[in-house]
Amino acid sequence: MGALHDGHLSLMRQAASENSRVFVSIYVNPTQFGPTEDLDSYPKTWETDMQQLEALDAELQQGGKGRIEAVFAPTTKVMYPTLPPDSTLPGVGSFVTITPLAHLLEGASRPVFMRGVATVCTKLFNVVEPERVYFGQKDIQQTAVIKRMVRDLHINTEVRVGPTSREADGLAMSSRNVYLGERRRKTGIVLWQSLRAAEAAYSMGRCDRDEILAMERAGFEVDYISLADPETLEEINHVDESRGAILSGAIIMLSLEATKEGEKLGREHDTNRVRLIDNIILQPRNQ
Ligand SMILES: Nc1ncnc2c1ncn2[C@@H]1O[C@H](COP(=O)(O)OP(=O)(O)OP(=O)(O)O)[C@@H](O)[C@H]1O
Ligand SMILES: CC(C)(CO)[C@@H](O)C(=O)[O-]
Ligand code: BAL
Repeated sequence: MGALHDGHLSLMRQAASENSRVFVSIYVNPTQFGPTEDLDSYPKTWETDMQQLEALDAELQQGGKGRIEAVFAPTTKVMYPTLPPDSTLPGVGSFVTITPLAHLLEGASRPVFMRGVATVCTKLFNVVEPERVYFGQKDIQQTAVIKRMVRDLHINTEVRVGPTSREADGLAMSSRNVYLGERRRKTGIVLWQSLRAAEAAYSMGRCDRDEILAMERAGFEVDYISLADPETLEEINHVDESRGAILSGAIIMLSLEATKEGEKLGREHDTNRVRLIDNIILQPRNQ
């Protein structure tokens, strides 16, 4: 979908090491974005994408087996030649649906996502007729859906899956990472750390879901974090040092998804949502 990063380039390198002619497709496919998703704001970096592809092709010329033969960047009218792309459910148009795979994992939160992916990949495969197609493990459900589609619909191509390219701290590269900004970028690493903790449990011989997923996992939602005037409790942007302020917050500890054997639970084995509140008084100070 463009906004190329090293993860995309690694797939192209893999393709060039296994084939002589590599076709790169760049197309932000509307039917895999739900009506409230980020289709309009999806990052578009065509110029730098082309510079990266030229640099990669020059690198491939030095020694690799294959070269970048072409970039296929169709318009939506080409990809959806009759009816306009519809990303609502049930949707009007010609779609490829691969169920039940499409309804699981990402599909549970993004109901049209996998239908759009299967549909646009069918179109791309029909246009290019590739001997092999390359997808990244990062989008693992996508790889499962496409493998199933290729098998069930007798599509004459081989699906190859490349490893996930990561940033130095482990965060999976993604075009959407540009949305994060510094603070969320730092905190986002918690997903990879949690997956690694679960993997460690498996490496230590654990096989039961509860043992693998239990970790020290406890979800919470922040209800509010407040900085307020000590008397009116109105939110303030600046602390008047002669008055001080009240710093307070509430979080909701979510229900536990799974419990461990012998784990100390709440009263009467309580695992329901718990609201926690706390505060600190920022005392007035002499000026
Ligand atoms: N970090 C990565 N490592 C390897 N392959 C990747 C990585 N990120 C994406 N890919 C693969 O590149 C292909 C194109 O993906 P896409 O254009 O959606 O990029 P993306 O970075 O995954 O974007 P998004 O932020 O929308 O998920 C897909 O097969 C995807 O799995
Ligand atoms: C598979 C895909 C090309 C379909 O638009 C897209 O979902 C992607 O790039 O991962
Ligand atoms: N990287 C998969 C495409 C999507 O999230 O829409």
